Amino acid sequence: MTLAAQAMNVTVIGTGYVGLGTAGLLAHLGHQVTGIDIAPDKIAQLQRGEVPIHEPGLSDLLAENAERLSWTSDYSSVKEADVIFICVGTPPGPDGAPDLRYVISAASSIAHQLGEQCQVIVNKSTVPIGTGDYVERLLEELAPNFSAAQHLVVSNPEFLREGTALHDSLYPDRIVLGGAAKALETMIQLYAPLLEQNFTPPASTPRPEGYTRPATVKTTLQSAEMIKYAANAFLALKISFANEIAGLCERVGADIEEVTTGIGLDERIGHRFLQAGLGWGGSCFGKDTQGLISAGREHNYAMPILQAAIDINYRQRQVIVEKLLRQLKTLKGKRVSLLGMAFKPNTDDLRDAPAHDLIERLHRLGAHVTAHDPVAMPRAEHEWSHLSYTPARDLDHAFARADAVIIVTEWDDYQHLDWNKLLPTMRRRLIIDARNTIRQPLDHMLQATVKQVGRSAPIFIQSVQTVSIVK
Ligand SMILES: NC(=O)C1=CN([C@@H]2O[C@H](COP(=O)(O)OP(=O)(O)OC[C@H]3O[C@@H](n4cnc5c(N)ncnc54)[C@H](O)[C@@H]3O)[C@@H](O)[C@H]2O)C=CC1
Ligand SMILES: O=C(O)[C@H]1O[C@H](OP(=O)(O)OP(=O)(O)OC[C@H]2O[C@@H](n3ccc(=O)[nH]c3=O)[C@H](O)[C@@H]2O)[C@H](O)[C@@H](O)[C@@H]1O
Repeated sequence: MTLAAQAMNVTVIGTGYVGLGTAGLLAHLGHQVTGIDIAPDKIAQLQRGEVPIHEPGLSDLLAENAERLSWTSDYSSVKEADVIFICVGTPPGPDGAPDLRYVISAASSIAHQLGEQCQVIVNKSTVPIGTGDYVERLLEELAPNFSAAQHLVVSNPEFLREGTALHDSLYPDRIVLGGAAKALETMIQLYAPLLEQNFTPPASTPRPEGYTRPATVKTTLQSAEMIKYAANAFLALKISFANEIAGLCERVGADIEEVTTGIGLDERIGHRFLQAGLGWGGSCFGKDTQGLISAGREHNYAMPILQAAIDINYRQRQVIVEKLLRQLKTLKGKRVSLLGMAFKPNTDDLRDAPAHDLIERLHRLGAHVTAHDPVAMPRAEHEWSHLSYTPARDLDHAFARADAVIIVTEWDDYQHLDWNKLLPTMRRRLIIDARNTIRQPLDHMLQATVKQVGRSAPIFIQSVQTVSIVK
């Protein structure tokens, strides 16, 4: 539904998670959006009305706003654009510093197409502090039409989470804008319906009860760029903190779930991002903590807290292997099944997914690994073809004759497993709940050993209505 007082022409460069989220959001707010990608297969899919990623609600949002969306590999729409978003990837380079090649190539392509009117170039990719200035210099050097008064660079970092991208885009906590005042005015106009929340919510993603509107943070390019890194680093720290405490809980007989509930009730701490388990995966927390450390290194400034958060995170993956070894003694010839391959539920993104690491480690120890995921298996077939594992045809296949099943990703599907049916098909009834996700007691009639992170005693489910803690 068109509500923007002034519909603008927007070009979005990069049609990954952030580019598609941005394009869908802006079209929904009433703007005319052209999405550009250098990957011809993605553009062909989008032109056919298919969405190349699994993100709940996205396909409907793009379809509902199709009249305001077009997809191309041709940069010429930049000429007419009021606002140009850079949403390309910034993967980590070999030393942990973000590889800016895609940002540089996008900025160079923009430069050759800049118009003569006032245009705002927005960096939505997560980029090292100073990249906004760098992009401006690139435009100045390469754009025949460049004018410092007309072509203004803004940093507008993205805070969406995969799996809940629409919710996060439509109902954000804050919009962060860094740059010159004139450019920020344009951004405020662009986002006006979002800031005032006077758009009609899409059917898939209703406005949450009690939500009013986002805060706006207007700042400099550098501070906006830093806010993004610092936010991700802090969330990553919180998770690693919970995991570090979980390890001690196991040793002293405390229960991490009760401990995080207890500390989270303090409003200064809060409950979110204290879920202990396998630790974080995905394309951003690892990359962005490393990115900050490498920025510190450039300034000869150590960042030991971040390094510790990273070390703890990767230790968690080994913790799970050790739990398994403790129970099975050796993994040689043992059949271990992983439930969940995506780095988190509701996405098919496999980047830095803990399952990848686990498959490698378990295979190295001689286990036969089988893996299941409700949506990411077709993608894994291409992206993980180098790994030694058997894709599970279904859950029956994953459980049959398994010596252990590890819950790696807390998909809802795994909350409601038919334990009655599945457990008896296993060779050993060992479930490692690496996400502490099983909330309901397992079937009372069956015996299963369930190991959860941060809970020292296996829960032994023995008889009707009795959950007894052994050891
Ligand atoms: N994935 C996420 O949840 C979030 C990502 N971010 C940041 O946003 C940026 C983008 O991330 P994703 O969307 O995950 O990346 P992605 O890797 O899914 O998508 C990037 C897209 O850019 C395209 N591309 C690369 N160079 C191009 C060029 N010169 N011209 C046109 N298209 C080009 C690629 O073909 C690809 O489709 C990264 O900096 C990331 O750190 C920020 C918040 C959330
Ligand atoms: O910059 C980014 O790319 C994004 O990174 C994260 O979003 P995302 O990686 O999509 O997903 P999260 O929900 O943050 O989960 C990241 C990882 O942490 C794990 N996690 C999360 C929360 C928790 O309490 N414990 C925990 O182990 C998840 O399982 C997952 O593997 C941030 O939450 C977003 O705000 C940010 O925009």
